[in-house]
Amino acid sequence: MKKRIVFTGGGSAGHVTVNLALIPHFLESGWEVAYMGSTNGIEKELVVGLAGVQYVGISTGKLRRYFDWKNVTDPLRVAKGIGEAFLFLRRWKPDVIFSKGGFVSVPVVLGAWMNRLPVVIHESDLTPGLANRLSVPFASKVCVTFPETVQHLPQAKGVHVGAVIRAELLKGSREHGISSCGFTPKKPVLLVMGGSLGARRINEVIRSQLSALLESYQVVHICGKGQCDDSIQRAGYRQYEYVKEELPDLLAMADMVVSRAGSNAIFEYLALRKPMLLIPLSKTASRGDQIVNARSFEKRGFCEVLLEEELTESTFLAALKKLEENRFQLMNRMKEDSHTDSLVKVIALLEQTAG
Ligand SMILES: CC(=O)N[C@H]1[C@@H](OP(=O)(O)OP(=O)(O)OC[C@H]2O[C@@H](n3ccc(=O)[nH]c3=O)[C@H](O)[C@@H]2O)O[C@H](CO)[C@@H](O)[C@@H]1O
Repeated sequence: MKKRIVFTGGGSAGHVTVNLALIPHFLESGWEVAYMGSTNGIEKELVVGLAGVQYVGISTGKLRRYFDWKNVTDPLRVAKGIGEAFLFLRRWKPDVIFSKGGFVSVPVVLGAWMNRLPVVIHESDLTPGLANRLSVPFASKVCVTFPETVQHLPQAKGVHVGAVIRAELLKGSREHGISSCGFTPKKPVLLVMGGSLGARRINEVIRSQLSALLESYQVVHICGKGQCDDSIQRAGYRQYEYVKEELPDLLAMADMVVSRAGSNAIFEYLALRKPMLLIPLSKTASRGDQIVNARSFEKRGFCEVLLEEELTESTFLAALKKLEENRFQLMNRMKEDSHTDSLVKVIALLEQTAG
């Protein structure tokens, strides 16, 4: 009988991207693969249509730390999700469940535990997110990206594997990127990525400083869903809402990156040795995980950091100038970061857990 694996995770691309890196191996090795996600989240958009992957949508809800009427209905949706996950897992009987976090993963992990099925978790951020913290007691192992994260976990559960990166991201072509954007190879390219959900404030600063930026750079701007401004049409400026197959080429042609500090994205820049200016999501808009990620990279000499609270047109231009001046130093330090075999480590752990 074929082995079976269930992937779960969603809510933002960061909770899907590691799964997307792992799925091809299991398909190629003849496993049956199912993905349990929400009925309408970004995970559905990214996974439905992948050949060989069965998508199972379940009901889900969010645990909020602020008042919202949905706080009344969401626990019911989560309870429904647990029931749906339990029934699917009981019927499908996977050998192992891999959970990447995000709220949709909690009902799946609980459904697995109720069926006594083994769960392996993956945490991308330096400090574990709430969904993963709730799931840890029900998991046999927790794979982590940052070595420091092990100390936030119960003893013997944390395994440092490093960043799991989609293989195709490392295979982009600078020439393709430049020609698809209508750019010239003679001028440096600045890639601006606002995180998978976009970053309104970064978008505003880029637009207000566009003329100054275009004097020195060509700019590729990934703005986030619904956040492109089609009224801006300038030579050397290209906007995207969100990119899929174009991303490897855009990364390959970027000389420098301005970005949020989502864990997956920053490890992708590190793997590609891209000098980066990180503008982490503020503590008021999040649990502050991106600030911790960015500070850890800054300590290792991989990036420049500008906090959102300090982000103005002038601090942005000053930080970009500093990045330009230090870019070769940053690149040299990034070169020293040993290439990890994270993908292989996670696959081995999953195969071993499946028995
Ligand atoms: C607002 C929010 O909750 N952000 C969190 C979310 O960020 P977010 O979803 O932005 O996650 P990451 O930056 O970690 O990963 C984004 C992934 O999407 C990909 N990508 C991005 C843009 C695009 O157009 N195309 C594309 O493929 C990137 O290459 C990367 O693989 O998850 C991260 C990992 O847990 C956290 O650190 C962030 O704090």
